[in-house]
Amino acid sequence: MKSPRRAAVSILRAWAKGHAYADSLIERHASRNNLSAPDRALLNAIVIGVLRNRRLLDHWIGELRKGKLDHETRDILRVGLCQLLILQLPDHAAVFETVELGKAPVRGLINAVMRRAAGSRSKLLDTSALPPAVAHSHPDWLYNRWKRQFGTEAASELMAFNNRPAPTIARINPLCERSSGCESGTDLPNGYFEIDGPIPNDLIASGAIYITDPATRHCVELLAPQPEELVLDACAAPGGKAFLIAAAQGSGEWLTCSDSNEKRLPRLRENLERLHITAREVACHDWTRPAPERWHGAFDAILLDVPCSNTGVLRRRVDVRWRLQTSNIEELVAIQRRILENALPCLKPGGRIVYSTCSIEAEENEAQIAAFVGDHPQCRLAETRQALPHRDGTDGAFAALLETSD
Ligand SMILES: C[S@@+](CC[C@H](N)C(=O)[O-])C[C@H]1O[C@@H](n2cnc3c(N)ncnc32)[C@H](O)[C@@H]1O
Repeated sequence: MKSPRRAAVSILRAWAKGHAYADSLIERHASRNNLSAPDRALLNAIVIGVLRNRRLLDHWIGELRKGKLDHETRDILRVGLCQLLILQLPDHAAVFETVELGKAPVRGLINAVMRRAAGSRSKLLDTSALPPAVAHSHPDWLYNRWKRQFGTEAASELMAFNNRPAPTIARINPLCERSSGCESGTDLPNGYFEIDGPIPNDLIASGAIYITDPATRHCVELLAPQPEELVLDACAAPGGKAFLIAAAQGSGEWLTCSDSNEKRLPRLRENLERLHITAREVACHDWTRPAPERWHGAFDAILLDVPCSNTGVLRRRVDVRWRLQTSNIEELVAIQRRILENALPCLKPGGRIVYSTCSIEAEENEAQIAAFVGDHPQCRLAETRQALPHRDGTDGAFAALLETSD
């Protein structure tokens, strides 16, 4: 059995080598090592803390030790400095436990760096003179892009926002009788409340609530699905918006859900079942290809919650900022466009599409929709909604309602 700190180093090594997401690595290592609840929480705090503050931690390491480091020693120092300077754990535990993580030849080095860090804590923690992308640990290309799009001050606010822990918010399920005891939070939209204690697993298991950020509601509010309207949720897994659509319609009986990823469909089906939703159909379909014949002209309303860069949810998906590249955004824009093209023939005459992302990049949002509408005179852009994390205090989201003529 590994200590949470040792498990954190293993996770960071695996994360750096592969393509696995931090969340799934944490889950896998916590179960494999049979960690207690407090150790699991510490593991989570260290891994998330290191990934969120990776660039700043490396800056501190550079200040505290000149010269090259092997990858494992660097990860051990990141884990150590994260405990000391980010999580503010007691010095003796952070130093001693971090030194123990190293093999004999590097223990002296780790000890020296950790002690130097403890001695110069207040100097290190004053990040006011650092470039904002270092102080807030984001890649330069993302910071520069946001400066162009939102301005310098807003770009810094956005990066600071991305490094603050996200609240856990639940949506009450009106389709479940057990939800009658749940009440909306005062500062949140109707139907949502914040969970600030232990996660109420019984309410989740019974389908009374679903954990989701209020920003996810915008696209479904724009879609405004009515009872008996046939609705397609084309990129539906794991089912958060399918739930909101069924809740709005009062039933899942008019809802078709699809997703291209076969591995995500079981989770979608489980979520729908737990949330007391029996969908009309759940199917595997890749919307970069033409739709099956049976769906042509079949739907009153279509939600396209397309795959995107996720730049609106970086506070929750802490590793995305280090994985994402400009070329990925270009590829995603092309995929999103193909999904739009292939979904359009599936509308009934006069039907509507809501295109939605959790990106805050203009190319994936406004520019994508302007280009699509420009090429399809039968579509009219009726309304857009955008949530910006630093402005609205929620996850970022974009939704555009496209109406077609009869
Ligand atoms: C943003 S997520 C959807 C989240 C979901 N709507 C919810 O609220 O829980 C995007 C989804 O699109 C799926 N996807 C990616 N490419 C697709 C494609 N070409 N056709 C259909 N689905 C696709 C992914 O597997 C993923 O489940």
